[in-house]
Amino acid sequence: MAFQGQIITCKAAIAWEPNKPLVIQDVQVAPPQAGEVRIKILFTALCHTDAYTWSGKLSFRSSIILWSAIHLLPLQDPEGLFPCILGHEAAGIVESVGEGVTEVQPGDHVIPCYQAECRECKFCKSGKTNLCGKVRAATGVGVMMSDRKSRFSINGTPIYHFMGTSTFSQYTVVHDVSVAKIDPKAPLEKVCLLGCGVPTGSNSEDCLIMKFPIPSVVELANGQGIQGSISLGAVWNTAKVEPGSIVAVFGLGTVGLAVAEGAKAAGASRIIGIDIDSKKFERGTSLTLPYSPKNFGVSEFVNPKDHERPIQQVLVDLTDGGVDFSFECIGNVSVMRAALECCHKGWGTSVILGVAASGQEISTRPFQLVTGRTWKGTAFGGFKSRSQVPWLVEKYMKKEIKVDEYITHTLTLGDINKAFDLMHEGNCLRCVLEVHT
Ligand SMILES: NC(=O)c1ccc[n+]([C@@H]2O[C@H](COP(=O)([O-])OP(=O)(O)OC[C@H]3O[C@@H](n4cnc5c(N)ncnc54)[C@H](O)[C@@H]3O)[C@@H](O)[C@H]2O)c1
Ligand SMILES: N[C@@H](CCC(=O)N[C@@H](CSCO)C(=O)NCC(=O)O)C(=O)O
Ligand SMILES: [Zn+2]
Ligand SMILES: [Zn+2]
Repeated sequence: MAFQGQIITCKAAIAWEPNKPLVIQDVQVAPPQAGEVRIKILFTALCHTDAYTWSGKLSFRSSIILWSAIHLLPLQDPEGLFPCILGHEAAGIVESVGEGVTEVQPGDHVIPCYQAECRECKFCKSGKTNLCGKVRAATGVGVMMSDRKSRFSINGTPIYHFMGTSTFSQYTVVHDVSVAKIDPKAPLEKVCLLGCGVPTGSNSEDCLIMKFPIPSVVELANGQGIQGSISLGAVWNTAKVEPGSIVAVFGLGTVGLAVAEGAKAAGASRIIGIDIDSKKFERGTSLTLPYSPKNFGVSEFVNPKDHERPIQQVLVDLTDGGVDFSFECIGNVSVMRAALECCHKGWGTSVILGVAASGQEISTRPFQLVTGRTWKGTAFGGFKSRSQVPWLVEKYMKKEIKVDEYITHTLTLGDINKAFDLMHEGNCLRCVLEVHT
């Protein structure tokens, strides 16, 4: 290959500081070291987690102890280090591989996976989770595992990686355990979405829970959870949306619609979509919003703004005591509470998918759990990335899962700031960027 073993200089979108426009500029991308893969990224979508980290969203904790200790403590995504290259929902072609890489070679079509799968670590071997421990410590602090350094630099200044993927760049370097090799016939401009949002929602009924340790939102998003039970209950469990279930989906973005799609496939009898943006309900009646939530299986809509009572009470009344399953697909801790409390006494299960601002915490009356509701979370929908992303691509190719329907906009890498604006306007599900133009 032309660049093998050499530094590549290419365009990338650099996040120099939180909430400041990304800058498209030349970046030097070092060759992959042992166990690493350099990928030519062809298409990348934006996910709300990129927007969350980029925003540097602060949450102000003000407990009495903290107040007296440090007055106000601003907290942003602890894994959001700047300057960095964001992006984690993409597809591309392997450009070169480092020593010891056997499972992919130059020319392979791949999807970078922010959730690795090494098949050797305690997590991978447990059979209980899709989380992998092999490179997580490095990907959480923006570096590569082997030398704890970045492969990106600009005139000698290191630029951090993000989520082990950094796909807002024409070339990126990732760990080999973070690369899913896919069918070369798959359209990369579509299947890039299988790197995050769609799988996260569509398999969310199939995630694992653990009784303790306890309930920060990050821990829940990391696949752990808390469970209270009127019987002893299993410590480890797998939730299933059974045929006939009543399901509530909070937030009708890509993740929420993918949950609806998954719930419909599982045979749910009612799928209630809850969103504060009424445009979401009207999708399908306007040219810019061609797909209605109904296409994804949503059978009823509730806008909390139309009700004076708390939304959980509205839903309990609508469903003769509560829903069987609820899914929080927003990242709002108050909604997480409502999503739990709208579940049916005795058996209702609520799953957290949304990523809340750092430092925020969830709360509810313990009685909600004592009386048989279950609270859990999921990362990447419980999918094992290297094993199951290729399988998801096959399912897409066989038209068994939707992907195209989530793409509302297509732009180029140079338009990335506009793409972030679109995300916040509410008309956009996924915007796919062409990276080499
Ligand atoms: N756990 C994971 O593995 C994982 C993966 C991908 C994304 N996420 C997270 O999932 C969340 C959803 O992602 P998305 O891309 O679908 O986002 P999105 O912004 O497209 O969708 C969120 C929806 O929630 C609605 N909403 C906002 N506040 C609301 C409220 N108070 N009540 C009801 N509806 C409200 C918005 O109108 C919007 O339609 C984000 O927090 C994202 O970071 C998690
Ligand atoms: N960095 C954040 C946590 C973010 C988080 O929970 N990320 C989700 C994926 S969001 C994808 O759009 C996740 O999968 N977490 C599990 C993991 O990262 O291993 C923070 O620290 O607050
Ligand atoms: Zn994502
Ligand atoms: Zn592993």
